[in-house]
Amino acid sequence: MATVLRLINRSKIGSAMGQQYLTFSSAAKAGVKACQVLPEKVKIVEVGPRDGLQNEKTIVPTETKIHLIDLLSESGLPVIEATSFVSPKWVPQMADQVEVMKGIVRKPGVSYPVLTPNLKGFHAAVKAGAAEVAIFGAASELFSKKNINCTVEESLQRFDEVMKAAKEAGVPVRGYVSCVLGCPYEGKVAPEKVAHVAKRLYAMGCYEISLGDTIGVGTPGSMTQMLTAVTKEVPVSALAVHCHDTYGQALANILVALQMGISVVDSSVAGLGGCPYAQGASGNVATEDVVYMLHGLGIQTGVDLSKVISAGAFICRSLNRKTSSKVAQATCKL
Ligand SMILES: CC(C)(COP(=O)([O-])OP(=O)([O-])OC[C@H]1O[C@@H](n2cnc3c(N)ncnc32)[C@H](O)[C@@H]1OP(=O)([O-])[O-])[C@@H](O)C(=O)NCCC(=O)NCCSC(=O)C[C@@](C)(O)CC(=O)[O-]
Repeated sequence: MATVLRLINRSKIGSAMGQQYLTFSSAAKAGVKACQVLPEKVKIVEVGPRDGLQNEKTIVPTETKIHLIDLLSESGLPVIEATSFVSPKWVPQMADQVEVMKGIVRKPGVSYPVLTPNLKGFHAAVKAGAAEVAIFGAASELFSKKNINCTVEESLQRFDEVMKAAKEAGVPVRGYVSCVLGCPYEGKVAPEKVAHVAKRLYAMGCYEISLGDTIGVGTPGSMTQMLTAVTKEVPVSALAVHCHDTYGQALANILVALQMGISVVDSSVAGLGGCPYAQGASGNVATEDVVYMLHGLGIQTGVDLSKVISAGAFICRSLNRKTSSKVAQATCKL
């Protein structure tokens, strides 16, 4: 614990030594353009229990998933994506979604959204007590086929049905766009295609659109191009980034997104994860690493880094796995 605190304090030295990280309000006073500033606060959407675990070959015991979520709930994370209501034939690891939703201790103020690809999933999720759901589309036709067995257009029609049911039930819906910086089957993906799908999801009523670099091939250059296209169609305040770290570019890509005004970042404890329908994709950017970077920039998250590191240590022990978080690795060595 002491080591963690030392690390955090060391990260604050940047500002103490006179390095200035501008936040939006201080920049506005100084008349600096938005692209040169950083948000004051960032909302972290923890996707470890869902995106992180869905790709595990061995079925993780339900109690382990529940304990992980409960530990994360205690860390100050505002959103923890808990599970997904998808077909167990497609993703066997998520087959215990009802037990997970019933077993977790819901901390007031924390949101526990779940993935719902269609109306069947939506109704099952609501019955299990989900108060928020996410629909997930793609900017690539082939990925859409492999992942949810329909074209992009067909998926948008299905999502429209989910949206209507969600509106009636008063359930907020988040939207994902996968393959925003590259597809495992099609290669390059045009920023305009990403902007089109994001715009459709937003127009349907999604309160937030998470832009997924599913296979982690993006760079700050391609992230800038993609976000330039998407922010012409969707307000930046409604966008999130979801970066996998396959090529080690995730933190750099997130920094670029922050500089472009995005203030919602998805991440996964211990860097767990991958998509079962995107071979070779490594885990999401580690929550520990994102929190460390954000705090080092003077950006508030409300997250207790040491508690996320503990949750990461728990799940890594359970999976008999080394953490992918650089921050957790460094902390353990010190
Ligand atoms: C969408 C389907 C269901 C279509 O799959 P399908 O086979 O076309 O569906 P279907 O309607 O023909 O139904 C086939 C069977 O599935 C059942 N079924 C149908 N729907 C459901 C449901 N909701 N829950 C439970 N069961 C369901 C249905 O009842 C039927 O059962 P059977 O009669 O054969 O016994 C399937 O393709 C699927 O479940 N795909 C999910 C794949 C997935 O979860 N991928 C990972 C998440 S996406 C991701 O990780 C990316 C992201 C979000 O993190 C962002 C990023 O990184 O880019």
